[in-house]
Parts: sequence; structure tokens; C-alpha cells
Amino acid sequence: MDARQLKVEAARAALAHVTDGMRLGIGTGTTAEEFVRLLAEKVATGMTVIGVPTSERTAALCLELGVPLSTLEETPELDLTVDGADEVDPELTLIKGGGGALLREKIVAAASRRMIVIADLSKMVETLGRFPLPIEVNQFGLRATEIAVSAAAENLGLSGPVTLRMTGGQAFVTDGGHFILDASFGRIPDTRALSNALHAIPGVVEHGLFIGLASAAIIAGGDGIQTVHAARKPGSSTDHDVA
Ligand SMILES: O=C(CO)[C@H](O)[C@H](O)COP(=O)(O)O
Repeated sequence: MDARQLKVEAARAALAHVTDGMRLGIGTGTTAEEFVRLLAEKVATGMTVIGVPTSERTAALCLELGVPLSTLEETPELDLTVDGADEVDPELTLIKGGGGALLREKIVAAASRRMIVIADLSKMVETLGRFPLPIEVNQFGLRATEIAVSAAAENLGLSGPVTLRMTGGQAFVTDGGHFILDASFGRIPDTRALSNALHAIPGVVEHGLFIGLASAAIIAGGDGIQTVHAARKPGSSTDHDVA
């Protein structure tokens, strides 16, 4: 099976969790797009769902394929979000934002009772950090924020290049009008500590570590589909239902 087929299989398995009348968060990226295509086929044959897209790109595809859309303003509580990821660890902590949509993706996931991650096996890692961590930052004070990010990481024993994401010779600008810094810190043993440290920097809008948001990950590999469920930790700060 090629990489695209694996994405389709993961998306197909996630679609089995979608039922009539659901309010759905719809992710961004090539894997999420496969989900949109399959969802559109269901909608065409009578399934009624309403989707809240996590990016303008996803919104455009949904509109093109006839998936009915709402906004988080109109529909602030969602039943399920289905989204891809750049990395998934065994606890279902994620790195997201490779497609630049991490802020809306996190807001939508947090507004959902459940989040199912769809990915191919190459995204599963023991420890997050092989994929550079996307950090969405305000355009104002970019250089100061960059320095503060590196300093915060260094305090945690992390280091590596922090680079401004570019596209076509220009800084990449997110749907929210912000820049993205890609931080190549390598292995991130304490994701919670890094998350807290980044959130303490005023110029940081959001970062791509998703902690306690995913309820399940559907992982497609050459040997078939594997579903990993989030462990419910006593006293966990998330009250999201598992898939
Ligand atoms: O976080 C994301 C976009 O911001 C995507 O979910 C992530 O980059 C995975 O994308 P793909 O399915 O294309 O590998």
C-alpha cells in the first residue's frame, strides 16, 4: 500500500465513528483531506452532519465537495474532531502544525468531546521531537519572541535552530495572520514543561504540542489498522471522552 492509500484507510476507519447528526471538527492536511473526500461521499448519499473546518484550505475543500459547514461561533460545541498529526507518541501527545493550522486545530479540538487522530505508521514515535515543533507567534516583536523561545528551551535543556517558516520567498502567514517558528529541538522528554514555558512567552500565540486532547489515534500501516486509545489518568485535566 502506498502512503496515500494508508491515509485513505485511516480516514475510512475514522469515518466509522461518524454518525448522523454529528457536529464535526474537520482537520487540515493531506490525511484530513482524505477524510473530507470520504465524508463527502456519505453526505451525498444522505448523511446529515455539520462540519467546522480548522483552516480556510479545509473549508474550501468542504465547500467544493458539498460538506455542510458551520463556524465555531454558530456551533461552539462539537461531538467529534478528526484530524491528522505530524507526530504521535504512545500517550497520544501530538505534534501538529506542519500545515500551519495548529491554532484553529487546537481551538476546534478543545471544543470537541472527542478527537480522533488519523495517520500512517510513519507518524508514530516513542518520543516527540523528530519533527520540528511549529510555534505560532505574533508578527510584532518576532526577533524578541524567537530569542525568548530559544532561552525557554535552553532552560529545559533543549536546543536547536528556531527558524521562521517561509513560503515562496516570503514568511508564511497563518489563517489568523501570524507567523510560524519551526523549532528543531530534537527529542522533547517533558512536553508539559515545554508547553508551559512557551505559553509564558507573550509573543507566542500557540504551539503545536497537543497534550490530553486526542482520545484515540487510528494508525494505518502495511499490516492494517491499529487504534490506540488515550489512557484516562486519575486527576487528568482533560475530560474528553475516549473514542
Ligand atoms: O497539523 C496539521 C496541519 O496544521 C496536519 O494535521 C499535519 O501537518 C499532518 O498533515 P498530513 O496529514 O498532510 O501529513
